[in-house]
Amino acid sequence: MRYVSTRGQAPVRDFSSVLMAGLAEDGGLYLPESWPVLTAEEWRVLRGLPYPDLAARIIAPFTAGCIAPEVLLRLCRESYAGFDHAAIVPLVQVEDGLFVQELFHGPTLAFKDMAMQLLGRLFDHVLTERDARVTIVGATSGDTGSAAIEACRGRERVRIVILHPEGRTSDVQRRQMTTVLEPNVTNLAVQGTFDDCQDLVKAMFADAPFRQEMGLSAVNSINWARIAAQIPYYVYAALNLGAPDREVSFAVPTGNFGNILAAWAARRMGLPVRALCVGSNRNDILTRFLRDNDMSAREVVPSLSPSMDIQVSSNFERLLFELLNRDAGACARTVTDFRRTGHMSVPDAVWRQASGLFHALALEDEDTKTEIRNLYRSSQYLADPHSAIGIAAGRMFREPGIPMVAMATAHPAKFPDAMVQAVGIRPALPPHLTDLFDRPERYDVVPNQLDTVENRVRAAALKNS
Ligand SMILES: Cc1ncc(COP(=O)(O)O)c(C=O)c1O
Ligand SMILES: N[C@@H](CCOP(=O)(O)O)C(=O)O
Repeated sequence: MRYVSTRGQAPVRDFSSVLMAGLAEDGGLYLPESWPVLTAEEWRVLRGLPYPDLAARIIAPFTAGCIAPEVLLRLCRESYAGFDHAAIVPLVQVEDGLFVQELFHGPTLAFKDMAMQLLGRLFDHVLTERDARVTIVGATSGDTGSAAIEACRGRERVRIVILHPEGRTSDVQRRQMTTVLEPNVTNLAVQGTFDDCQDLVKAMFADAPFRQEMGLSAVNSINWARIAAQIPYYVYAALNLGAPDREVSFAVPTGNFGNILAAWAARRMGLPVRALCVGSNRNDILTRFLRDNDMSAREVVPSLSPSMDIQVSSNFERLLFELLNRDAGACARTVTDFRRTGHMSVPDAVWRQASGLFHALALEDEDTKTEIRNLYRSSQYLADPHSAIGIAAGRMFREPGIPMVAMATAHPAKFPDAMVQAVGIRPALPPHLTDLFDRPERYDVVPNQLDTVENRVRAAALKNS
């Protein structure tokens, strides 16, 4: 499998090189040159496979030519061995026709572990083959950071530097990152928003000499491997609910558009997915776009679902590229203009396609709390604020006879203050995290300035060279 950039000016690459590159040199995002498509019979034979084996089968076409199938299977089995639920991604029915798929049974209690546990192992595998090292730089609004750190801590060939927006994650999220003291891990709290952190990461990639000097790579969903590793749980849910002989819909709490893009990719691969529903918080740029063709970036506003406090959704570029019939020039112009003007203008036909493909619902914090409360009263299901937004979107757009699966993206114990406000319950952290608040933290606060951050990354790399 080969990969092309959404902006058309970067080299075409294979999977391992895309994994290492993270972001394409032209600022674009990598996508497969062509989509693997499965027939109904090919979907059917996947029914009943244990999750790690299913994941290996779904991911294999994307790694073809680089990772041997038996190696991929071993890495998938190792990745999910430590999850605390036998099904790995269990489905729970909460209402008639409405299911929740729990993606938070990994070590850091968020859906990011689903991809990140595999990415850490893939990095190790490819770096060992190449006898090389990388410096991973990542931006987090709370969950990517801890999942990436957990997946990379102590890995000899990897140094990882994570930028989080100072004071804008939950305390549990911050401590999950900053209490990891392995020397290959560096945490920087940026005086800014998640969008600022993400811009700093992209600016480091755009600084060609720095990128080269550091051997930069990415663990955010700008890295295609993240998206590939998020496709299998949609397949698992759909097959368990009757696919390919029945359509299934998905509702996904959305920020950087990576998770729902994986659902779209599953559909592109021939999985019978009917509706795709975006749930946003008050940072509702995607909802405004899908409803009113208004993609204008506003200031990021803190909410009860901090991991979705995002205005510039990186992965939208991948969808745009597809909707523009892979016209890389048009895609590059549209995205560059958006970054310059703060407003994205897309042809009417493209917007109609997008709004036909995706439903969208945005919830204010009060409505999110109400959703958490009502769900707990009616179904005794305790959803974290992100998952609750997805569930509300799923309920709004479900159709008779079509199962709707809402993605539960984080464990409620990650957001205790929000849970207390909503239902008066402070969910307990699992045993491996009960002493989280007794552990020493290590992180530095830095201004939102590229040269300062680059110097810190350089120092981290030198320390671990
Ligand atoms: C708990 C949680 N829910 C939802 C999201 C949004 O997912 P995405 O950025 O893939 O749209 C995130 C962050 O990515 C998250 O951490
Ligand atoms: N919500 C994310 C933001 C980064 O998203 P990613 O999927 O691109 O890594 C977070 O929790 O950090």
